Amino acid sequence: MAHAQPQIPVTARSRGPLAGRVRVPGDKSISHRSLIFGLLAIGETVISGLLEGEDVMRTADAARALGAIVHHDRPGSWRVRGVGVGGLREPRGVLDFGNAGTGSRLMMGVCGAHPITTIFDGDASLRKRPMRRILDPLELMGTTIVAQEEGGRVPLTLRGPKEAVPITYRTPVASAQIKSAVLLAGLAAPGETTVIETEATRDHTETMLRHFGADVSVSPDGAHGRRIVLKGQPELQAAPIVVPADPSSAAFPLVAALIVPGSDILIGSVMTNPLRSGLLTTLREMGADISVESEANEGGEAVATLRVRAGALNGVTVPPERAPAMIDEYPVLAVAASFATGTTRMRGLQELRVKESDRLAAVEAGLKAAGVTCAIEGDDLVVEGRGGEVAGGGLVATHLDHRIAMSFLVMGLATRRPMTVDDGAMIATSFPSFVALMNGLGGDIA
Ligand SMILES: O=C(O)C1=C[C@@H](OP(=O)(O)O)[C@@H](O)[C@H](O)C1
Ligand SMILES: C=C(OP(=O)(O)O)C(=O)O
Repeated sequence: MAHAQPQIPVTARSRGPLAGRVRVPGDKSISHRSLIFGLLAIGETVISGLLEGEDVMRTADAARALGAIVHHDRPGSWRVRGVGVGGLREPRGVLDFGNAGTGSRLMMGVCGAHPITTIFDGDASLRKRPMRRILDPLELMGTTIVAQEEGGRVPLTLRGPKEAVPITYRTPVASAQIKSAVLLAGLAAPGETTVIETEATRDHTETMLRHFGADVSVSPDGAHGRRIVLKGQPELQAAPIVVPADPSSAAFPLVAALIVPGSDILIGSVMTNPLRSGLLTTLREMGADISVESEANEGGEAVATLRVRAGALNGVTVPPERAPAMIDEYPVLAVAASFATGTTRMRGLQELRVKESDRLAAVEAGLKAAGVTCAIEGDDLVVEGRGGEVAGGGLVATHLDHRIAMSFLVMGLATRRPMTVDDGAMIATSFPSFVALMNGLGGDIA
């Protein structure tokens, strides 16, 4: 729930090239889903490599409140004894999701389709984020919205129907969270639940539904879209999960190594699912020196160890249809673009306005504080690259947004003057070891 926490300013300074080998923590999207599927399965789901960030810990708390037995054995190693689809217990208190959009929205799908009453809340950032996009399909499936803040915000209370109604739903915006909420609700409904998306978004829910024994079919729909059909009321069976390293976290050391002159680093076993790899595609188009050292498969996902070396970057235009494959990486791409030669235009970024902060506005303000010329034109972000020489020296407002904090700290490792972010506390939501990992490579963040 919304508490006013003291702010923790953090400063990054340049201190020479980055070197060494790192592995970033487990993927946040898969970590949330591991706990949710563990809750919905019969038997014990053993998870290794779980991201122990605050967002994911809120999902673990919610799974417990809904009846799962959740054990933490060793760092990254967790066990979840589930209740099965249909077996959720009504929680006694409020489900507090803190800063987490994914955890709250996916759990709304789960809870809204079960005959229980649940109250969802979160921090000051989550309280601003739109939940109508989840409530609309849930209402079609029979959920009653008992209470909500104006505009469909948390805190809100859901009452699930005796039996959810299967629907065919076309998502109004490209969002894996909407798709996943509808599919998770569809587990409790008889018959087929269908989601149609115009742009393919990350497919972890579909992959994990199959891994736990559900019947899911996926077919192309239009030029970039997909149609996903789920057979409802399966008996999900516990299944082991290995969580691969998070490409959205890997983005920070990756961009840092590109912009700090002389850097040469290795980032181990990063998930390379094509629906998450838009940043790699874009950076390579900019001329980035990123090579694949080795490839493997972890928990059913392709992973690769990346070697990243500093070098000149050129401005590019990023097409709007690439946005779902790199939606969380635009803030740090904007940092890379600041060091490039020429203009980078990132098109179709309207969804960035409804993340943990208005990321379009936060990035624009941060870049300007660092002496970079940039503009928001409609839904596009346009950055005038400074060809390697960025002044820095600014104070950046992070607005409870981990990715804004980490992006501008990465920038400060390469600017002439240090960069300070007003609050580093939110970094722990997705990447608790960020400062230690970056300093281990030779960074100076404190
Ligand atoms: O499904 C997921 O795990 C996520 C989907 C994306 O959100 P949207 O579905 O709102 O685009 C992304 O920004 C978020 O960090 C994680
Ligand atoms: C948008 C993000 O997360 P969420 O929607 O889960 O808060 C993110 O991690 O960048």
